[in-house]
Amino acid sequence: MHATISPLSTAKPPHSTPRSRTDFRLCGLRREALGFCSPSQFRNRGVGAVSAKNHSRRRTVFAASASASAADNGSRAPSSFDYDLVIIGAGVGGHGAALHAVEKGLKTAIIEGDVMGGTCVNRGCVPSKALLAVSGRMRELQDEHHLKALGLQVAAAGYDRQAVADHANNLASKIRGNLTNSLKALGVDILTGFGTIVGPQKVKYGKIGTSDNVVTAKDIIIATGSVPFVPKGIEVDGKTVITSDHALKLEFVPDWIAIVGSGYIGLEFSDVYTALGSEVTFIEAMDQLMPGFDPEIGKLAQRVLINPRKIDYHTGVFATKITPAKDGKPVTIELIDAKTKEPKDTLEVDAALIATGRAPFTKGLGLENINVETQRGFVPVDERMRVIGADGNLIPHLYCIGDANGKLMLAHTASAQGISVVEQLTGNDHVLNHLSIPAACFTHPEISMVGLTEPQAREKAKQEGFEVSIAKTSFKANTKALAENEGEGLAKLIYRPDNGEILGVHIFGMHAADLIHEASNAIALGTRVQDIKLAVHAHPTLSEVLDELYKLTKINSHDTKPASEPVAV
Ligand SMILES: Cc1cc2nc3c(=O)[nH]c(=O)nc-3n(C[C@H](O)[C@H](O)[C@H](O)COP(=O)(O)OP(=O)(O)OC[C@H]3O[C@@H](n4cnc5c(N)ncnc54)[C@H](O)[C@@H]3O)c2cc1C
Ligand SMILES: NC(=O)c1ccc[n+]([C@@H]2O[C@H](COP(=O)([O-])OP(=O)(O)OC[C@H]3O[C@@H](n4cnc5c(N)ncnc54)[C@H](O)[C@@H]3O)[C@@H](O)[C@H]2O)c1
Repeated sequence: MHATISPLSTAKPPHSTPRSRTDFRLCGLRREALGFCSPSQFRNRGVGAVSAKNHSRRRTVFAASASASAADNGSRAPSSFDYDLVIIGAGVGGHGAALHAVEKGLKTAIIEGDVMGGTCVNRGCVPSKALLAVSGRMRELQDEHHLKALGLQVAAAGYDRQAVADHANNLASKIRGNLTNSLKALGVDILTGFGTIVGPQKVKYGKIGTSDNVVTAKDIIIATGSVPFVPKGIEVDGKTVITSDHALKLEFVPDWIAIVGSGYIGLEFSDVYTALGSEVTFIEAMDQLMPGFDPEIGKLAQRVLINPRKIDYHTGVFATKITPAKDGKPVTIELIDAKTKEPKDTLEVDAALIATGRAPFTKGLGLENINVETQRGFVPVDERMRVIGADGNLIPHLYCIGDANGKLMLAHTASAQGISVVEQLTGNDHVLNHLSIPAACFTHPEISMVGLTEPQAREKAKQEGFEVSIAKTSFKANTKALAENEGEGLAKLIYRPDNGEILGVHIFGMHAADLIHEASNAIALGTRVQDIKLAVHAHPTLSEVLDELYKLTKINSHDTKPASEPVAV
């Protein structure tokens, strides 16, 4: 699942300049004292409201010598700056970086070209989890066997589609408001418009093609995120052939929907649609469903999340052509064999959801102005998120975080990368250990993971010459899970028997998304199984699943190595 892994490194960044925090704190205080950043001022102007006029006024206070202008061709680096940090993109990555930056005393602005909050808040994590909250409850209410086992009787469950859609939309609005207010309250300047890098440490922002607002910054973070990736030949009309952007609005619940791709989005939406009454057909290019997950967990997940539900599937096929429904004709999907490329089948369905990954949103960013070539649209970065130029050298003062760098497309990764960059900017060399970042798929039950899958661990072991051991436990051995009548689950720990290093943990079962953090923190802190197996877990709790896992591990008796030093997280 973790596609690209950054190696740990401890070398100093060439251009990280330790700063005096006091200077910046003073700067922040002065800004507030002058009344430029009061949240109410922003509120009056709405989201993103720093006008060019107001902005230039501030520039005279803080950076009298800043000389960037639209007339400047942008090639010269400025000698003083409007901001310590300018972030392009106010998604969760940009937001996390901005909050940490002001906390560290950096004068910070964030540029947003669309709605605040980006994908996660408006078209991703937040509304999808609202829909999944509904599907979880629908499943419980519809599961007669489960209810009977608990001694419950409930009349037939139903739902109001519009009310469900409103729940998702209202939650997104609420979180968007919270996110925006948190930036304003802390004094982050929100600059509205599309941001383009016009030269070293210079960004232009405003309406595309017409903007003439230029700001200078000592450091710039690109946090422009991603959009749905739609393969060639697929025509999205937003009604019957849709991406997650459309599906989250829940404008209709089709009787039969094909879902192209069985990754996170495909799986989560299959959970939602089947709970609301749709039949689902998966179309997956790889030979098995859920190819990104640990195979053993994927197999069990298929037994629980796919086989008993109204879901069928075609694996090892590409959807090469999808035509929306029109004039009473259904959506048609042409499938070819993924290996031989021979035509395989044609499906006719009511709707199709395209869930084939995400493409970076880096067009128009002006990367060519600073000698950066993207790789399939992704901004190349090193392990410190420093942008790598076309000549292989680092571009000074330029960073890229989140989906736009493609390292690990998750909300908390974007935010953690942003925090890591700010740490570097404020004098603390910091490298994020991507192998310690957990991921979760919020199906019912949930799937979660951290670190390597078993095949990845075995491959690494072969290359580096160590043994791999596995510990496994079932949720059926857990009292709390049985009390909830939710014994269907498996937890798996992959570790080194020579030194106790945790290589990966995978959980399928009730609340797996919450349970994974004990393991991810252990990896982040370099805790070995021999240390953590002595930790105490409350009884009866689901966390005893992990306790059981740790206790099942066996460290080679000849091993005398001490537990390692904690690593940077
Ligand atoms: C359906 C769905 C469900 C998901 N669920 C989860 C989940 O449960 N957990 C999880 O961890 N992740 C989830 N994700 C992934 C998560 O949403 C992304 O990893 C995360 O949003 C990436 O954050 P980001 O800040 O890098 O980019 P984004 O959130 O995409 O934000 C980028 C922002 O930059 C703005 N922008 C772009 N270019 C410019 C420019 N030139 N100038 C100005 N502004 C610009 C955009 O308008 C946008 O607001 C989900 C994604 C989807 C699609
Ligand atoms: N709970 C979460 O954390 C969560 C939820 C949703 C999305 N996300 C993030 O959003 C990103 C996008 O999710 P996603 O599910 O779209 O991507 P994904 O990469 O997880 O899965 C895409 C799937 O589509 C298949 N595929 C690709 N092209 C195909 C084709 N032409 N025909 C058939 N199958 C094809 C791939 O083999 C893969 O299994 C992910 O990187 C994920 O990190 C996270």
